[in-house]
Amino acid sequence: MSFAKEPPFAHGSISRSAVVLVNLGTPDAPTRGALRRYLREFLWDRRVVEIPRALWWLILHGAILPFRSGQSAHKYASIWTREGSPLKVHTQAQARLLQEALAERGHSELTVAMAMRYGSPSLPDVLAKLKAEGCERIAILPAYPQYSGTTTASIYDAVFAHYKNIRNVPELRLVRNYHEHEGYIGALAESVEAHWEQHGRPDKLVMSFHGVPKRTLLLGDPYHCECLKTARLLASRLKLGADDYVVTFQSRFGKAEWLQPYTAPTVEALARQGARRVDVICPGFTSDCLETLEEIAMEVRADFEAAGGQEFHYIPCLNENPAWIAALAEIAEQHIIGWPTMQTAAQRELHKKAAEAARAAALQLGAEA
Ligand SMILES: C=CC1=C(C)c2cc3[nH]c(cc4nc(cc5[nH]c(cc1n2)c(C)c5CCC(=O)O)C(CCC(=O)O)=C4C)c(C)c3C=C
Ligand SMILES: [Fe+2]
Ligand SMILES: [Fe+2]
Repeated sequence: MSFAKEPPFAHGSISRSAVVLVNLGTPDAPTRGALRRYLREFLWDRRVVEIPRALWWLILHGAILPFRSGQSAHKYASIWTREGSPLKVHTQAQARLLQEALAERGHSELTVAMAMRYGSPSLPDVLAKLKAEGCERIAILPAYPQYSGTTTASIYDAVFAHYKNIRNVPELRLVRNYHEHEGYIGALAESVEAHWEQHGRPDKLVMSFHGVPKRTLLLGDPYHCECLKTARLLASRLKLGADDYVVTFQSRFGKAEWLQPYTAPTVEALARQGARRVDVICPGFTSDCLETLEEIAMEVRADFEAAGGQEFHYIPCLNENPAWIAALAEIAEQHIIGWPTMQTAAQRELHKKAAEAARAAALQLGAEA
Protein backbone atom coordinates (compact mmCIF):
# COMPACT_ATOMS: atom_id res chain seq x y z
CA MET A 1 0.00 0.00 0.00
CA SER A 2 1.30 3.47 -0.78
CA PHE A 3 0.28 6.80 0.71
CA ALA A 4 -1.51 9.53 -1.23
CA LYS A 5 0.75 12.05 -2.95
CA GLU A 6 1.57 15.00 -0.68
CA PRO A 7 2.01 18.57 -1.89
CA PRO A 8 5.72 19.50 -1.62
CA PHE A 9 6.58 20.63 1.89
CA ALA A 10 7.29 24.36 2.05
CA HIS A 11 8.69 26.21 5.04
CA GLY A 12 6.71 29.22 6.17
CA SER A 13 3.48 28.33 4.35
CA ILE A 14 0.33 29.64 6.06
CA SER A 15 -1.51 26.90 7.98
CA ARG A 16 -5.24 27.23 8.53
CA SER A 17 -7.79 25.71 10.89
CA ALA A 18 -11.20 24.32 9.92
CA VAL A 19 -14.45 23.11 11.45
CA VAL A 20 -16.35 20.45 9.49
CA LEU A 21 -20.06 20.14 10.21
CA VAL A 22 -20.91 16.52 9.33
CA ASN A 23 -24.44 15.22 8.85
CA LEU A 24 -25.76 11.78 8.00
CA GLY A 25 -26.23 12.21 4.26
CA THR A 26 -29.11 11.96 1.89
CA PRO A 27 -29.72 10.70 -1.65
CA ASP A 28 -28.75 12.94 -4.59
CA ALA A 29 -32.25 12.75 -6.04
CA PRO A 30 -35.63 11.30 -5.01
CA THR A 31 -35.27 8.43 -7.47
CA ARG A 32 -35.00 4.66 -7.10
CA GLY A 33 -31.42 4.64 -8.50
CA ALA A 34 -30.19 7.41 -6.19
CA LEU A 35 -31.90 5.74 -3.20
CA ARG A 36 -30.29 2.42 -4.06
CA ARG A 37 -26.79 3.99 -4.08
CA TYR A 38 -27.44 5.91 -0.85
CA LEU A 39 -29.01 3.01 1.06
CA ARG A 40 -26.30 0.59 -0.13
CA GLU A 41 -23.56 2.80 1.33
CA PHE A 42 -25.52 3.66 4.51
CA LEU A 43 -26.80 0.19 5.36
CA TRP A 44 -23.50 -1.55 4.56
CA ASP A 45 -21.85 0.35 7.44
CA ARG A 46 -21.15 -2.19 10.20
CA ARG A 47 -21.85 0.54 12.78
CA VAL A 48 -25.42 0.77 11.45
CA VAL A 49 -26.30 -2.90 10.96
CA GLU A 50 -24.51 -5.39 13.18
CA ILE A 51 -25.35 -8.62 11.39
CA PRO A 52 -22.60 -11.02 10.15
CA ARG A 53 -21.46 -9.57 6.81
CA ALA A 54 -22.16 -12.49 4.46
CA LEU A 55 -25.70 -12.97 5.78
CA TRP A 56 -26.38 -9.22 5.76
CA TRP A 57 -25.08 -8.90 2.16
CA LEU A 58 -27.66 -11.46 1.05
CA ILE A 59 -30.51 -9.74 2.95
CA LEU A 60 -29.46 -6.23 1.84
CA HIS A 61 -29.08 -7.07 -1.85
CA GLY A 62 -31.80 -9.72 -2.03
CA ALA A 63 -34.59 -8.18 0.05
CA ILE A 64 -33.94 -4.61 1.23
CA LEU A 65 -32.48 -2.67 -1.72
CA PRO A 66 -34.85 -4.01 -4.40
CA PHE A 67 -37.96 -3.02 -2.41
CA ARG A 68 -36.97 -0.17 -0.09
CA SER A 69 -35.25 1.94 -2.77
CA GLY A 70 -38.53 2.52 -4.65
CA GLN A 71 -40.63 3.00 -1.49
CA SER A 72 -38.16 5.46 0.03
CA ALA A 73 -37.77 7.36 -3.28
CA HIS A 74 -41.51 7.94 -3.22
CA LYS A 75 -41.31 9.29 0.35
CA TYR A 76 -38.36 11.55 -0.50
CA ALA A 77 -40.29 12.94 -3.49
CA SER A 78 -42.95 14.17 -1.05
CA ILE A 79 -40.46 16.38 0.86
CA TRP A 80 -37.97 17.32 -1.90
CA THR A 81 -37.52 21.06 -2.49
CA ARG A 82 -36.34 23.06 -5.51
CA GLU A 83 -32.94 23.39 -3.79
CA GLY A 84 -32.73 19.65 -3.08
CA SER A 85 -33.05 17.39 -0.04
CA PRO A 86 -34.05 19.39 3.08
CA LEU A 87 -31.32 17.71 5.16
CA LYS A 88 -28.61 18.92 2.77
CA VAL A 89 -30.13 22.37 2.21
CA HIS A 90 -30.32 23.04 5.96
CA THR A 91 -26.87 21.64 6.71
CA GLN A 92 -25.35 23.80 3.96
CA ALA A 93 -27.09 26.91 5.33
CA GLN A 94 -25.98 26.07 8.89
CA ALA A 95 -22.33 25.78 7.77
CA ARG A 96 -22.50 29.16 6.00
CA LEU A 97 -24.15 30.82 9.02
CA LEU A 98 -21.69 29.15 11.39
CA GLN A 99 -18.79 30.56 9.36
CA GLU A 100 -20.34 34.06 9.67
CA ALA A 101 -21.07 33.66 13.40
CA LEU A 102 -17.51 32.51 14.11
CA ALA A 103 -16.07 35.36 12.02
CA GLU A 104 -18.18 37.79 14.06
CA ARG A 105 -16.63 36.30 17.19
CA GLY A 106 -13.21 37.14 15.76
CA HIS A 107 -12.33 33.78 14.12
CA SER A 108 -11.89 35.35 10.71
CA GLU A 109 -9.07 32.94 9.80
CA LEU A 110 -11.17 29.81 10.25
CA THR A 111 -12.75 27.76 7.46
CA VAL A 112 -16.15 26.12 8.03
CA ALA A 113 -17.09 23.28 5.67
CA MET A 114 -19.99 20.87 5.44
CA ALA A 115 -19.75 17.14 4.70
CA MET A 116 -21.97 14.07 4.65
CA ARG A 117 -21.16 10.67 6.12
CA TYR A 118 -22.96 8.93 3.25
CA GLY A 119 -23.39 10.46 -0.21
CA SER A 120 -22.15 13.90 -1.15
CA PRO A 121 -20.22 16.03 -0.43
CA SER A 122 -18.35 13.05 0.99
CA LEU A 123 -16.12 13.38 4.05
CA PRO A 124 -12.99 12.14 2.18
CA ASP A 125 -13.54 14.73 -0.59
CA VAL A 126 -14.04 17.55 1.91
CA LEU A 127 -11.01 16.53 4.02
CA ALA A 128 -8.86 16.32 0.85
CA LYS A 129 -10.00 19.81 -0.23
CA LEU A 130 -9.19 21.25 3.20
CA LYS A 131 -5.73 19.72 3.01
CA ALA A 132 -5.18 21.25 -0.42
CA GLU A 133 -6.15 24.62 1.08
CA GLY A 134 -3.49 24.23 3.77
CA CYS A 135 -5.68 23.29 6.77
CA GLU A 136 -3.49 21.69 9.41
CA ARG A 137 -6.05 21.70 12.22
CA ILE A 138 -9.48 20.19 11.80
CA ALA A 139 -12.38 19.96 14.26
CA ILE A 140 -15.08 17.45 13.32
CA LEU A 141 -18.52 18.58 14.48
CA PRO A 142 -21.19 15.88 13.99
CA ALA A 143 -24.71 17.23 13.49
CA TYR A 144 -25.92 14.80 16.20
CA PRO A 145 -26.33 16.24 19.72
CA GLN A 146 -26.54 12.74 21.25
CA TYR A 147 -23.60 10.35 20.82
CA SER A 148 -24.30 6.96 19.30
CA GLY A 149 -21.95 4.33 17.92
CA THR A 150 -24.36 4.10 14.97
CA THR A 151 -23.91 7.73 13.96
CA THR A 152 -21.15 9.73 15.73
CA ALA A 153 -18.63 6.88 15.83
CA SER A 154 -19.36 6.09 12.21
CA ILE A 155 -18.22 9.63 11.32
CA TYR A 156 -15.04 9.04 13.33
CA ASP A 157 -14.49 5.77 11.40
CA ALA A 158 -14.71 7.63 8.08
CA VAL A 159 -12.26 10.31 9.30
CA PHE A 160 -9.72 7.72 10.50
CA ALA A 161 -10.14 5.63 7.34
CA HIS A 162 -9.38 8.69 5.22
CA TYR A 163 -6.20 9.63 7.11
CA LYS A 164 -4.97 6.03 7.09
CA ASN A 165 -3.66 6.73 3.57
CA ILE A 166 -2.25 10.18 4.31
CA ARG A 167 1.37 10.82 5.33
CA ASN A 168 0.98 14.35 6.72
CA VAL A 169 -2.09 14.13 8.99
CA PRO A 170 -3.57 17.35 10.47
CA GLU A 171 -4.25 17.90 14.15
CA LEU A 172 -7.73 16.53 14.82
CA ARG A 173 -10.39 17.31 17.39
CA LEU A 174 -13.62 15.34 17.53
CA VAL A 175 -16.81 16.66 19.08
CA ARG A 176 -18.50 13.74 20.83
CA ASN A 177 -21.86 15.16 21.95
CA TYR A 178 -23.65 18.28 23.10
CA HIS A 179 -26.93 16.80 24.34
CA GLU A 180 -26.82 18.91 27.53
CA HIS A 181 -25.24 22.06 26.10
CA GLU A 182 -27.01 25.12 27.46
CA GLY A 183 -27.17 26.84 24.08
CA TYR A 184 -28.70 23.78 22.40
CA ILE A 185 -31.30 23.24 25.14
CA GLY A 186 -32.04 26.98 25.21
CA ALA A 187 -32.57 27.08 21.42
CA LEU A 188 -34.98 24.11 21.64
CA ALA A 189 -36.88 25.73 24.53
CA GLU A 190 -37.12 29.05 22.66
CA SER A 191 -38.56 27.36 19.57
CA VAL A 192 -41.22 25.52 21.64
CA GLU A 193 -42.11 28.70 23.53
CA ALA A 194 -42.39 30.68 20.28
CA HIS A 195 -44.74 28.01 18.91
CA TRP A 196 -46.87 28.07 22.06
CA GLU A 197 -47.02 31.86 22.12
CA GLN A 198 -48.52 31.77 18.64
CA HIS A 199 -50.72 28.66 18.86
CA GLY A 200 -51.39 28.03 22.55
CA ARG A 201 -50.42 24.88 24.45
CA PRO A 202 -51.10 21.20 23.64
CA ASP A 203 -52.45 18.47 25.93
CA LYS A 204 -49.11 16.73 25.55
CA LEU A 205 -45.67 17.58 24.17
CA VAL A 206 -44.14 14.54 22.46
CA MET A 207 -40.33 14.57 22.24
CA SER A 208 -39.54 12.08 19.51
CA PHE A 209 -35.95 10.88 18.98
CA HIS A 210 -34.62 8.63 16.22
CA GLY A 211 -34.50 5.07 17.57
CA VAL A 212 -31.69 2.52 17.60
CA PRO A 213 -31.91 -1.24 18.21
CA LYS A 214 -32.49 -1.97 21.93
CA ARG A 215 -29.53 -4.35 21.72
CA THR A 216 -27.13 -1.43 21.23
CA LEU A 217 -28.27 0.04 24.56
CA LEU A 218 -27.74 -3.30 26.29
CA LEU A 219 -24.26 -3.51 24.72
CA GLY A 220 -23.24 -0.11 26.11
CA ASP A 221 -24.32 2.60 23.66
CA PRO A 222 -25.06 5.76 25.73
CA TYR A 223 -27.49 7.18 23.13
CA HIS A 224 -30.70 6.31 25.01
CA CYS A 225 -29.39 7.89 28.19
CA GLU A 226 -28.32 11.06 26.37
CA CYS A 227 -31.75 11.40 24.70
CA LEU A 228 -33.45 11.13 28.09
CA LYS A 229 -31.07 13.73 29.53
CA THR A 230 -31.86 16.18 26.69
CA ALA A 231 -35.58 15.59 27.26
CA ARG A 232 -35.28 16.17 31.03
CA LEU A 233 -33.34 19.40 30.55
CA LEU A 234 -35.76 20.68 27.90
CA ALA A 235 -38.76 19.83 30.09
CA SER A 236 -37.15 21.61 33.02
CA ARG A 237 -36.39 24.74 30.89
CA LEU A 238 -40.06 24.73 29.80
CA LYS A 239 -41.18 24.14 33.42
CA LEU A 240 -43.16 21.05 32.37
CA GLY A 241 -44.56 18.54 34.83
CA ALA A 242 -44.08 14.78 34.30
CA ASP A 243 -47.58 14.52 32.78
CA ASP A 244 -47.06 17.35 30.31
CA TYR A 245 -44.65 15.48 28.04
CA VAL A 246 -43.58 12.05 26.84
CA VAL A 247 -40.32 10.82 25.27
CA THR A 248 -40.64 8.44 22.31
CA PHE A 249 -38.47 6.82 19.63
CA GLN A 250 -39.24 6.76 15.90
CA SER A 251 -37.94 5.38 12.57
CA ARG A 252 -37.69 1.72 13.54
CA PHE A 253 -35.84 -0.29 10.88
CA GLY A 254 -36.05 -4.09 10.60
CA LYS A 255 -37.76 -6.66 12.77
CA ALA A 256 -35.71 -6.49 16.00
CA GLU A 257 -36.92 -4.56 19.03
CA TRP A 258 -35.81 -0.89 19.06
CA LEU A 259 -35.85 1.65 21.87
CA GLN A 260 -39.36 2.05 23.28
CA PRO A 261 -41.91 3.58 23.50
CA TYR A 262 -42.36 3.92 19.74
CA THR A 263 -43.64 7.31 18.53
CA ALA A 264 -46.59 6.32 16.28
CA PRO A 265 -48.38 3.93 18.69
CA THR A 266 -47.83 6.38 21.59
CA VAL A 267 -49.42 9.26 19.68
CA GLU A 268 -52.34 7.03 18.60
CA ALA A 269 -52.86 5.92 22.21
CA LEU A 270 -52.86 9.57 23.33
CA ALA A 271 -55.65 10.33 20.83
CA ARG A 272 -57.66 7.30 22.00
CA GLN A 273 -57.21 8.37 25.63
CA GLY A 274 -58.79 11.73 24.76
CA ALA A 275 -55.88 14.02 24.02
CA ARG A 276 -57.30 16.66 21.70
CA ARG A 277 -54.00 18.19 20.70
CA VAL A 278 -50.42 16.95 20.68
CA ASP A 279 -47.30 18.89 19.65
CA VAL A 280 -44.33 16.87 18.43
CA ILE A 281 -40.73 18.06 18.49
CA CYS A 282 -37.72 15.99 17.35
CA PRO A 283 -34.80 17.32 19.45
CA GLY A 284 -32.24 14.77 18.17
CA PHE A 285 -32.52 16.05 14.59
CA THR A 286 -30.81 19.39 14.07
CA SER A 287 -32.13 19.70 10.49
CA ASP A 288 -35.50 18.80 9.11
CA CYS A 289 -35.29 15.69 6.95
CA LEU A 290 -37.27 12.71 5.74
CA GLU A 291 -37.69 11.38 9.27
CA THR A 292 -39.29 14.59 10.55
CA LEU A 293 -41.08 16.05 7.52
CA GLU A 294 -42.51 12.80 6.15
CA GLU A 295 -42.55 10.29 9.01
CA ILE A 296 -43.67 12.68 11.76
CA ALA A 297 -45.39 15.63 10.06
CA MET A 298 -47.25 13.41 7.55
CA GLU A 299 -47.46 9.74 8.69
CA VAL A 300 -47.72 10.21 12.45
CA ARG A 301 -50.09 13.16 11.95
CA ALA A 302 -52.38 10.88 9.89
CA ASP A 303 -52.18 8.15 12.59
CA PHE A 304 -53.15 10.67 15.30
CA GLU A 305 -56.09 11.98 13.31
CA ALA A 306 -57.28 8.47 12.36
CA ALA A 307 -57.31 7.59 16.08
CA GLY A 308 -59.60 10.56 16.83
CA GLY A 309 -57.08 13.32 17.63
CA GLN A 310 -58.11 16.85 16.63
CA GLU A 311 -54.99 18.96 16.38
CA PHE A 312 -51.48 17.79 15.54
CA HIS A 313 -48.66 20.33 15.57
CA TYR A 314 -45.18 19.52 14.33
CA ILE A 315 -42.58 21.94 15.76
CA PRO A 316 -39.77 22.26 13.16
CA CYS A 317 -36.14 21.36 13.85
CA LEU A 318 -33.61 24.03 14.81
CA ASN A 319 -32.46 24.40 11.18
CA GLU A 320 -31.21 28.00 10.74
CA ASN A 321 -32.65 29.29 14.05
CA PRO A 322 -30.29 32.12 15.18
CA ALA A 323 -30.13 30.84 18.79
CA TRP A 324 -29.06 27.44 17.43
CA ILE A 325 -26.40 28.96 15.17
CA ALA A 326 -25.07 30.87 18.19
CA ALA A 327 -25.02 27.57 20.16
CA LEU A 328 -23.18 25.82 17.31
CA ALA A 329 -20.62 28.64 17.31
CA GLU A 330 -20.11 28.19 21.07
CA ILE A 331 -19.72 24.42 20.69
CA ALA A 332 -17.23 24.90 17.85
CA GLU A 333 -15.36 27.55 19.83
CA GLN A 334 -15.01 25.21 22.81
CA HIS A 335 -13.23 22.74 20.51
CA ILE A 336 -10.84 25.09 18.71
CA ILE A 337 -9.37 26.57 21.88
CA GLY A 338 -5.72 27.48 21.40
CA TRP A 339 -5.81 27.37 17.61
CA PRO A 340 -4.64 30.47 15.74
CA THR A 341 -7.99 31.39 14.15
CA MET A 342 -7.86 35.12 14.72
CA GLN A 343 -5.82 37.70 12.88
CA THR A 344 -2.91 39.11 14.84
CA ALA A 345 -2.77 42.90 15.30
CA ALA A 346 0.09 43.05 12.76
CA GLN A 347 -1.94 41.07 10.18
CA ARG A 348 -4.99 43.27 10.82
CA GLU A 349 -2.86 46.38 10.28
CA LEU A 350 -1.47 44.91 7.05
CA HIS A 351 -4.98 44.10 5.75
CA LYS A 352 -6.22 47.55 6.72
CA LYS A 353 -3.35 49.18 4.82
CA ALA A 354 -3.99 46.99 1.75
CA ALA A 355 -7.72 47.85 1.82
CA GLU A 356 -6.93 51.57 2.16
CA ALA A 357 -4.48 51.40 -0.77
CA ALA A 358 -7.11 49.60 -2.90
CA ARG A 359 -9.72 52.22 -2.02
CA ALA A 360 -7.32 55.06 -2.87
CA ALA A 361 -6.45 53.41 -6.20
CA ALA A 362 -10.16 53.04 -7.03
CA LEU A 363 -10.80 56.70 -6.19
CA GLN A 364 -7.81 57.76 -8.32
CA LEU A 365 -9.14 55.69 -11.25
CA GLY A 366 -12.59 57.28 -10.80
CA ALA A 367 -11.07 60.79 -10.78
CA GLU A 368 -9.09 60.09 -13.94
CA ALA A 369 -12.06 58.61 -15.83
C1 LIG B 1 -30.49 11.41 14.59
C2 LIG B 1 -29.76 10.32 14.67
C3 LIG B 1 -29.91 9.08 13.90
C4 LIG B 1 -29.68 7.81 14.40
C5 LIG B 1 -29.25 7.44 15.80
C6 LIG B 1 -29.93 6.90 13.32
C7 LIG B 1 -29.82 5.51 13.40
C8 LIG B 1 -30.23 4.61 12.43
N1 LIG B 1 -30.90 4.89 11.23
C9 LIG B 1 -31.14 3.72 10.54
C10 LIG B 1 -31.79 3.60 9.30
C11 LIG B 1 -32.23 4.65 8.48
N2 LIG B 1 -32.26 5.98 8.80
C12 LIG B 1 -32.66 6.72 7.72
C13 LIG B 1 -32.78 8.09 7.63
C14 LIG B 1 -32.26 9.00 8.56
N3 LIG B 1 -31.67 8.71 9.78
C15 LIG B 1 -31.27 9.87 10.40
C16 LIG B 1 -30.64 10.00 11.65
C17 LIG B 1 -30.29 8.95 12.50
N4 LIG B 1 -30.28 7.61 12.21
C18 LIG B 1 -31.64 10.95 9.53
C19 LIG B 1 -31.34 12.40 9.79
C20 LIG B 1 -32.27 10.42 8.40
C21 LIG B 1 -32.88 11.18 7.24
C22 LIG B 1 -31.95 11.38 6.09
C23 LIG B 1 -32.56 12.22 4.98
O1 LIG B 1 -32.09 12.07 3.85
O2 LIG B 1 -33.47 13.03 5.17
C24 LIG B 1 -32.92 5.82 6.62
C25 LIG B 1 -33.22 6.23 5.17
C26 LIG B 1 -34.58 6.59 4.88
C27 LIG B 1 -35.45 5.41 4.66
O3 LIG B 1 -35.22 4.65 3.72
O4 LIG B 1 -36.34 5.21 5.51
C28 LIG B 1 -32.68 4.53 7.09
C29 LIG B 1 -32.79 3.25 6.31
C30 LIG B 1 -30.60 2.68 11.33
C31 LIG B 1 -30.64 1.22 10.91
C32 LIG B 1 -30.05 3.22 12.50
C33 LIG B 1 -29.38 2.57 13.65
C34 LIG B 1 -28.98 1.38 13.76
FE1 LIG C 1 -31.62 6.78 10.65
FE1 LIG D 1 -38.44 6.83 8.61
